[in-house]
Amino acid sequence: MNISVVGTGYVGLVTGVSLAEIGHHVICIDINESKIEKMKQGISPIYEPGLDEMMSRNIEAGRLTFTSNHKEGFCHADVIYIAVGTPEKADGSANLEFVEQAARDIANHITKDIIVVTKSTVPAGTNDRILEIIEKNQIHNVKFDVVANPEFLREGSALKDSFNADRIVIGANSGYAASIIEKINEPFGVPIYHTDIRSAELIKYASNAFLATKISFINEIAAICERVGANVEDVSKGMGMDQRIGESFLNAGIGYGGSCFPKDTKALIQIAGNVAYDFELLKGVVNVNQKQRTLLIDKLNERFDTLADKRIAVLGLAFKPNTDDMREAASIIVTERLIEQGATVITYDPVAMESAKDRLHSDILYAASIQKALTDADAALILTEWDEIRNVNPIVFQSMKSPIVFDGRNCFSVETMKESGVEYWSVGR
Ligand SMILES: NC(=O)C1=CN([C@@H]2O[C@H](COP(=O)(O)OP(=O)(O)OC[C@H]3O[C@@H](n4cnc5c(N)ncnc54)[C@H](O)[C@@H]3O)[C@@H](O)[C@H]2O)C=CC1
Ligand SMILES: O=C(O)[C@H]1O[C@H](OP(=O)(O)OP(=O)(O)OC[C@H]2O[C@@H](n3ccc(=O)[nH]c3=O)[C@H](O)[C@@H]2O)[C@H](O)[C@@H](O)[C@@H]1O
Repeated sequence: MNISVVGTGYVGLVTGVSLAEIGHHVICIDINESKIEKMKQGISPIYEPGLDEMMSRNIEAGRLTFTSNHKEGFCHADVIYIAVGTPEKADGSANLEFVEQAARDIANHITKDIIVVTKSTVPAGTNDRILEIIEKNQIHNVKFDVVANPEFLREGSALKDSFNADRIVIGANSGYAASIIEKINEPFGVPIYHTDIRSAELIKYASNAFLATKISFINEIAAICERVGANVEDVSKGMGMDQRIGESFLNAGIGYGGSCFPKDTKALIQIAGNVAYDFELLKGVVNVNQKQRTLLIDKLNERFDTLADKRIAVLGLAFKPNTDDMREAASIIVTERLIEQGATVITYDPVAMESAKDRLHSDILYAASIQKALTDADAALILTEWDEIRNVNPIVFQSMKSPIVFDGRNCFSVETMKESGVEYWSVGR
């Protein structure tokens, strides 16, 4: 099958590469020319384990190409995937301008019958809007179908997730289009769930909102644990053993970040609001997460009279491990607060320091290693649970002015830190 993928962010690139890997001919299109030039050389613009190798293999096999020219990108396509961004607008709703532009680009260039597949996360009704835009703007009189095929991959394990997904959701109002998209996806060997377009659109938001709800729920339980002398890790383990609850997404910490949970929860509140429904539960989830982001700052302020003369080491900048993605990372607000309070901030992250430089305050210092960040620091904050940070020998904290650690990801056992002479503050323990 000849497939074109519009947009080469996380989702577009991983979709394109994995469809090529299972044998399709894929051309990825992006308006960002410098990105396209990099990808043509087999260099992924994002840090994602295994992606460079899979990209290069498929480029060499002639199954994967890149272009910034929509006409060239669409000329052989049987199916076009839309994977452009749907960022947050000021009011929290999803900004659909890139999706709508992609639909116009398709309308301007298609010359034969086509199926348009929407991978981007879009509010219910958007695929109908895509259909309307293409119908209104198409130059050649061809037939086309629209299919909603939301993406559930996680950054940092995107390829693993694509090849071992729990399900592929195909939302279509035409049996023919649904069967073609099912056939394309068959080699993944993943269960396929068929539904109508609007239900598929909502499955994506509901899934992200539910996972975010689990996180805010356990974070509130963690706050109670701290006050009643319980251990949130034991509580979540004991809860998760009940298969109806499940053990995943019950890790307490400094809340969820990243490119999707924050924007998708707010977008779903707006989607509900647009049909006169007040999604009270989800508003609570968002508010709890907002507070959780600065939990370590609150703990620091309780421990120290002032941060004005303090040197604070921040370990981990990315919103989660195994990615250099800084979108909605807790480190942004945490370092901002530290700088506001006059602290000297020295940071370390195994891969995200380059991407962090564009997002963080210019006064922030970057260290070449955990050891260098900790040297002479008054306190250390752990914001991302990279293996390199988790696996550090706690003896390393002895190089600090005073070994005081505030761990937003519960990387260490309380006992180990005690035995190592570290003053250790974690979440819910
Ligand atoms: N990042 C993630 O892990 C996941 C994202 N999603 C959803 O997938 C969608 C894409 O997200 P990301 O990959 O993070 O997006 P992104 O914002 O990182 O990348 C989008 C890309 O599309 C390109 N683009 C924009 N308009 C274009 C056009 N008309 N023609 C060609 N290229 C165009 C941009 O230059 C950019 O490179 C969003 O709706 C997101 O919610 C879903 C699951 C996971
Ligand atoms: O729509 C999306 O973009 C994607 O959003 C998330 O994936 P991702 O944002 O890559 O990362 P997650 O592993 O879900 O983590 C999100 C945030 O929640 C936090 N988290 C996660 C799990 C947990 O138990 N506790 C917790 O605080 C992480 O630290 C991170 O900041 C979903 O897991 C994917 O299924 C979805 O496709």
